[in-house]
Order: sequence, then structure tokens, then C-alpha cells
Amino acid sequence: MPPSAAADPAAAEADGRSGGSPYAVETRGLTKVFGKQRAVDGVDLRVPSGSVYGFLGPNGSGKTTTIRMLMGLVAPTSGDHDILGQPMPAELTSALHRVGSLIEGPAFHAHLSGLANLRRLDAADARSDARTSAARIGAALERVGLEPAANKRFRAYSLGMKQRLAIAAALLAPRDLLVLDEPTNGLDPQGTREVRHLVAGLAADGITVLISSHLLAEIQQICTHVGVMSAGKLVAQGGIDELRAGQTAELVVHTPDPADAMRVLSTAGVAALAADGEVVTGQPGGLPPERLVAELVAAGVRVRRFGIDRPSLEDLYVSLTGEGFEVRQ
Ligand SMILES: Nc1ncnc2c1ncn2[C@@H]1O[C@H](COP(=O)(O)OP(=O)(O)OP(=O)(O)O)[C@@H](O)[C@H]1O
Repeated sequence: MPPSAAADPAAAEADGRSGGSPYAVETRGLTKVFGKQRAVDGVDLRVPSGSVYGFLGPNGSGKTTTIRMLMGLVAPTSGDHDILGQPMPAELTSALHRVGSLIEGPAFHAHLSGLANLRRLDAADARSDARTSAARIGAALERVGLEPAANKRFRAYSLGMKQRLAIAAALLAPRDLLVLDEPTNGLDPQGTREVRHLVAGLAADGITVLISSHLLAEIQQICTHVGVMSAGKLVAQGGIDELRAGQTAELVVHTPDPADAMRVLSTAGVAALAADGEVVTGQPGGLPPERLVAELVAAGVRVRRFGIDRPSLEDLYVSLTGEGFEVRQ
């Protein structure tokens, strides 16, 4: 099942995965002030159950602080939130045993194998049942594709394998929600692909995933929803298609007759017209593109190139955060 098919809040609500709420995470006015700085400022996060929610924003925009508040690791200055339909922090214990997280990353021992590391972590968890430990560890290793390397020492793992082991540690118990803070940070392209593939698989199993990143390009292929943070505020949030559809399309005409093109296009209802050399841009009105081309040609305008571009999600991200982006596969 693709992630988008899993993102069915109604189904999640009906089967009780989110305690009757359509959201796996919902915050209301979540705020954290450090001294004079509002690191997180009135954030209303809505992570639909079954979604892969990309929590995006430049370094320092408040993602980690938000995630730490979600997981009860730091107290909000104001605001409140529910996790899997349970109010926090009142239901911290009952909600959080269904939530796996990768925030700072568990401390693994370099000289121990992946398997031995997971055994140690499982034994250290007071809630875990020793009788089912071997089966749960085996299942977690299988889920992240590390059984063939289970007996290798941690220090021999690639960066991607190390990160997959950290995700396995978060999966030692059955989870409805997985919260991953910058899981692709510092990974090479291969490691990034491994983590992306793993997250897509978990989403297909019906686990809601909240994944933060400062690089949209790294995670947008697997996200059904995104939220964009900038300077402590959530500046955009929604389904990927919905956000893309909300962007204004731009008409671009390449012509050696820019003045005539602007006159014709203006009459045809194109707004915000501008010319830069032989390139004319504007916001198309109600007329379909073929009519605009016909009007230009009929008026004797020489059209060398004509296009209507919908800005990409990257354009939206850059315009919202003022942040450049690196394209990494
Ligand atoms: N314990 C703290 N004390 C004081 N300031 C803090 C503390 N934790 C975070 N901050 C500040 O709050 C702001 C938001 O930081 P945060 O780590 O949440 O951002 P981020 O988006 O996760 O960025 P990064 O990806 O770099 O971690 C930053 O300016 C940071 O310096």
C-alpha cells in the first residue's frame, strides 16, 4: 500500500489507532521560549494518522524543540498537544509506548554487534518483556533489512546501516507512530536512499511517520504531507498535492517582441506582466494556454517558447523559509 493510501484519517479514527482522533499528532499553540527567544511560537501541528509528515525547516527553525516537546522531553512554555488522541503530558506513559522515536539517537557500543546492541537496549527498557525479546529483536532487524549484518560489529556498519539500526531500536515494540528527527542528516546518498526506502515501507505497514529534515529534496518523495517551520513558526502545512495546487502558476513567453506580447496578453487577462529582455512573465487569467498562443500569433507576435509553470514544492519551501536547498538523491 503506498503511503498516500495509508493516510486515511477516517480509517485510523474508525479502528482506534489514534484514540478516535483523525490526527496522530495535534498541537495547539505550542510555544517554547528560551530566555528572550521564542524557539517555537504558537505551532498548530496536525499530523494525519497514516501519513508520512515531512517536518521541514532550516537549521535552528525550531523542529527539534517541537519534537522534544511532543515526546515529553521538554515542557512547553504554553500550548498543549495530543499524541495518538491522548492528551499530553497527562497520558504520557500510555501514549508513548506506542510511539517509537529517533531524536538524539541511541548510544550504540562500537565494539558490539548490531544484535548485541539491540539486546542491551531492550533489556534496559523496563516495559519490555524478556520472554518476547528475541522475537521482537529479530523482527526489528528484519524490518530494517539488517539480519544479514546482525552479528557484525557496529563500527563496521555504514552510516546508512547505523541509522537503520537506530530505527530498529525504535521498533523494538509495535508502534503506531514513529518520530524521526533528521534521520538522513550526515548520510551519503546511498544511506539517504536506504532510510527513505525503510520509511516508505513502514508507512505502507500503516505506521504514521513524522520525519524532520532541513532538506526537502531528501524526503519529499515519501511524504504525503508537509509542515514548514521558519523562525519558530509553522508557515505552511498540508497535503503535498494541496500545497502544490495552492501555488500560483506562472506564464513564461520567450519572444523578440516583448512590448507587443505584453499588450496582447494584458488584453487577454494576464496579470502581473513583466518583461526581462525577451522573456515575458505573468499570471495567466481564465483563458486556456492554447487561446493565449492563438491571440499572440494572430497579433503577429513571434513566439519562440511558451509555457505555464507551476512552481515546485522547492520553490514554495525557498519562498517560505528564504532557504536555499541542496539537491541530493
Ligand atoms: N536548550 C536550549 N537553550 C537555549 N536555546 C535553545 C535550546 N534548544 C534550542 N535552542 C534554540 O532554539 C532555536 C531552535 O532550535 P532547534 O534545535 O529546535 O531548531 P531545529 O530546527 O531543530 O534546528 P537543527 O536542525 O539545527 O536542530 C535555535 O535558535 C536554538 O539555538
